[in-house]
Amino acid sequence: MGRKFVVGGNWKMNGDKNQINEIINNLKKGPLDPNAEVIIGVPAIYLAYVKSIAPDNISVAAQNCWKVAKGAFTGEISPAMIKDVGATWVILGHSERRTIFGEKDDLVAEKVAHALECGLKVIACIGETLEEREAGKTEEVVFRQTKALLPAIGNNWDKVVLAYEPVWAIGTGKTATPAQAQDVHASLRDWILKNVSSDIAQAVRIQYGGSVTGATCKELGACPDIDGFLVGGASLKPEFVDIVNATA
Ligand SMILES: O=C[C@H](O)COP(=O)(O)O
Repeated sequence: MGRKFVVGGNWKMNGDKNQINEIINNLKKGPLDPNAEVIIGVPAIYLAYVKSIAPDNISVAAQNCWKVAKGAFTGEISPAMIKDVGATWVILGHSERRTIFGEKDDLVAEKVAHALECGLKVIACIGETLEEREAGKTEEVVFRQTKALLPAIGNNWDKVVLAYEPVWAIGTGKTATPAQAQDVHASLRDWILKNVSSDIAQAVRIQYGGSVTGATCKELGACPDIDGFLVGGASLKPEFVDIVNATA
C-alpha cells in the first residue's frame, strides 16, 4: 500500500483566538483532499480550544512536551496532558527546540520514547544547518539524528512521521529545490532500509519542511520520497489548503 500524504501545520508561537477561528473556518471550507492526512501543531495554551472547534478530519498536535508524565517541571506539559485534552500528535526535535532551547539528540529521543509510550503519535524533526550542508555533512547529520531515535521508536514506526527540515530553509523563503529535498529523503529511506528494515523504509512517511508555500508544494509533493510537508508560516494562511491539496 502507498504511503498516505501527510501535511502538518506548525503554527509555532503564533495566533490568538480570532486568528485561530479564521484558520479553522478556512480549513472547514477547504475542500481538503480526503487522501491527505492533516495535522495542526498549535501552541500548548490553545490545544483544548483548537480541539473543541477543529473538524474530525483534522488532528491536533502539540509542538513539544516533556519526557515524564508529571511532577515538578515548571512550565512543561506532558504527553498525558496532551492526550487528556484530545490531541493525538506531538512535534518533537524541531530545529527551533534544538537551537534556541538547546535540545540535544538524547533529550529528543527521551521525549519521543515517552510520548510513544503514552500513546501519542510523533512528528520527529531532523535537518542540517547551512554550515553543515556547506561542509558536506548533510547526510552525516540527518543519519546521526535519526540513529539517536531508533531505540526510542522501537516497534512504533507506524506512529512516527519523520520531518526533514533543513534549518537553512526554515522561515527564510529559501525552499530546498525538489532535487535537494528528494536526494536527502531518498538517502534517509536507504539508511532506514539498511539500519531498520526494508518494510519500515517502504512504509515510513518523510515530510519535507522549510518555506513550503502554495507555489512550491506541487513540485516538491511530486517527488517519490516526499510524503508530505511540515509547514510553518504558510500554515497560518489560506494557502495551507493548497498545500494540503498538493498531490490531489
Ligand atoms: O515546522 C515547520 C518548519 O519550521 C518550516 O517553517 P516555515 O514553513 O515557516 O519555513
